[in-house]
Amino acid sequence: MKKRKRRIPCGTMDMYKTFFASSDEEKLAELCWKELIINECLGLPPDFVANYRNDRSRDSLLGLHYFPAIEDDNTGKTAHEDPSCFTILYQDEVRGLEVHKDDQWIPIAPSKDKLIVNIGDVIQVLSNNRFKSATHRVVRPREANRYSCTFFYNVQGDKWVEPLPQFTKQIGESPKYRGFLFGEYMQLRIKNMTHPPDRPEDLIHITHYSISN
Ligand SMILES: O=C(O)CCC(=O)C(=O)O
Ligand SMILES: [Fe+2]
Repeated sequence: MKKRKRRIPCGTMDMYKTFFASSDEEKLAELCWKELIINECLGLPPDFVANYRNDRSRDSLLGLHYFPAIEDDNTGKTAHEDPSCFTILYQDEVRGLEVHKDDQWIPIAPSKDKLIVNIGDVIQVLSNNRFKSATHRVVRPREANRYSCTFFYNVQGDKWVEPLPQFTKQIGESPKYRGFLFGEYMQLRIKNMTHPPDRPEDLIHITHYSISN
């Protein structure tokens, strides 16, 4: 059996530094959340996130990924949606990130000075499906080591997540999800990885909380 190269070369650190050098990670997330997502997309008051995440500001998760070049396998990450509010992502020049849209996988070109922001499941639920959690995957090009950083902007585990009145009652729409604790959903998603079900269709997605009208 071929031995897998697992050692992370020193160069990786440069990429992680690039990711963090630009700004304080929490400021970066706040900027996206307040200015970009709330003001421009969701159309909610500018202080919404401060109120929604009232008591804590650092419920985030950082992923540092290394996809080693393996001859017989170029799978990076299979298709999925992030359980977060949103995810800020940086991939190196090797590329590989793809987003699913209109029945097609669209490659996302890497750029040294650009970060990618993916909507996550929490926003999909809060907005009652107005904003779709990005379905994405990683297909690593053959013979290339790939590195990426992901910053998952979450809410605290005991936060109750359900469609907001702005996207339901106030516009005469019925909720498409029942409410749940964010921590409970995270546990189910982690269990997907630690105890994968025999059948892929039994993996837990946000649809676990869907209300069929
Ligand atoms: O490596 C990437 O570009 C994406 C990783 C990812 O989708 C994830 O960690 O959820
Ligand atoms: Fe992801």
